[in-house]
Amino acid sequence: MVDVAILGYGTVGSGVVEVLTKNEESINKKAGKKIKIKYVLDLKDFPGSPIEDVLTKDYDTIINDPDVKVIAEVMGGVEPAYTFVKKALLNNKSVVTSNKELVARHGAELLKIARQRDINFLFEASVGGGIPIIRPLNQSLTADEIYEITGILNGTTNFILSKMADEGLDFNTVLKEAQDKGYAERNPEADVEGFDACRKIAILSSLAFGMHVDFEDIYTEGITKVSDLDMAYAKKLGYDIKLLATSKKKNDKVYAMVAPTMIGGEHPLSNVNGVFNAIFVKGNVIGDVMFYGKGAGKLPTASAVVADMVDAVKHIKRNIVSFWSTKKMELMDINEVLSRYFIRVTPQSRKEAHDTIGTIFGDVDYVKIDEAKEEMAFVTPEGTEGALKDQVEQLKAHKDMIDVISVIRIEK
Ligand SMILES: NC(=O)C1=CN([C@@H]2O[C@H](COP(=O)(O)OP(=O)(O)OC[C@H]3O[C@@H](n4cnc5c(N)ncnc54)[C@H](OP(=O)(O)O)[C@@H]3O)[C@@H](O)[C@H]2O)C=CC1
Ligand SMILES: N[C@@H](CC=O)C(=O)O
Ligand code: NA
Repeated sequence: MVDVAILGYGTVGSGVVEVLTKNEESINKKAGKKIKIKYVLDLKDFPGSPIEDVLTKDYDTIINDPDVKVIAEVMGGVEPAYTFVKKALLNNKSVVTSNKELVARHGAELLKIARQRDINFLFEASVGGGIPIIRPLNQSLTADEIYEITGILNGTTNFILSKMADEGLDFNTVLKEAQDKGYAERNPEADVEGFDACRKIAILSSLAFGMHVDFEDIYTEGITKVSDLDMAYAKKLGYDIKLLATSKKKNDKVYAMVAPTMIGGEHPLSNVNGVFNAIFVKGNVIGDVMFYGKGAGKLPTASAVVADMVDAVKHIKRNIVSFWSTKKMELMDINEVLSRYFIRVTPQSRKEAHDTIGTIFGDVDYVKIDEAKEEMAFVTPEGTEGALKDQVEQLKAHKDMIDVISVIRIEK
């Protein structure tokens, strides 16, 4: 038998207890030992809940119990999660976590401590919820040199964008629904401003490229400026708008970014809707592979946490190696990356604006929708991010323009 503890009894923590209870028999068989929940740590009381008898508010009780071999951290936030997790590892207890904030910031260090002590720090649930992606990168794709990872990595924003596009619902109504379903972060700004997807692509890039990719170096835009009219234009152009997180290796340099992006029906991520996430990986030997499933929510996320607990139980006193050095990777300047932009403007006069747009961008393709007769909208030719940004600034400052309403990238 192995005693385990769970830190946090919220959406994911209660899911972990539910999964361990529901599938107890098969989980124990797969782990090779009976997994017993000895403690659940939370700040609140849960009278009448299944964990009443094992609930504690004192972390020291857990850390000082030599029988506890595996701890699942599902509280969220950097502190006190970091202090608790580090203490656990230093006390030779393996840790599994769903906390991407913690992993993106301290993953390399915590993996190193686990490696030095022959225990494990596992974090499958931190990216793509229940979708296996960390383990494939660490174990199944080790024969490959990875040169691209592109994903829809945030369930909340994909849920919002899908509902806005398909049902015409407004942003705040759908965000509220995502919160009610337990998909959103405690502070949903992390979802809608792209920070969560940014941390996740930083984790995947660090594992794929073996060096520490600092999430703070990644260019990040969220979905708060995407409107129903942008969606209507996208539809007219034959595109969907998705929050893509991408990292690509070009000539030995890596660039990474998170941004709402128009993608066509032929793109492998175009049919990923609702709370589903998907991660598309290109390797130099395997070619293209894609991972798909529910990226958020109580049970899908708990599925990954529990699978990590089983792995940790199967590998007591044996480290499963992860290739993520503490050495920081310098990312390529995204201004060098090629893009095409979709741009909407309110012109002073259409005729003059037409000439101005041509002078600044060259040959653009105009697009019109009935709902926005006063505007002009167009797709630019391909250019570097740096050049396109300069051109947008020129447009904004030009006397023929009242306003530049939207700028959205189009995936090549
Ligand atoms: N929800 C999801 O779909 C997914 C979540 N995650 C990640 O999993 C983690 C947990 O998320 P989720 O379950 O949704 O969050 P919740 O807020 O629902 O749950 C967190 C729980 O931990 C408790 N807690 C917070 N701080 C402490 C502390 N210092 N000591 C003891 N208990 C504490 C909270 O108590 P209180 O409420 O009183 O503060 C709460 O009960 C986060 O890192 C999140 O990003 C990852 C993938 C998917
Ligand atoms: N808030 C996150 C939860 C999972 O990581 C999301 O919506 O994807
Ligand atoms: Na996962």
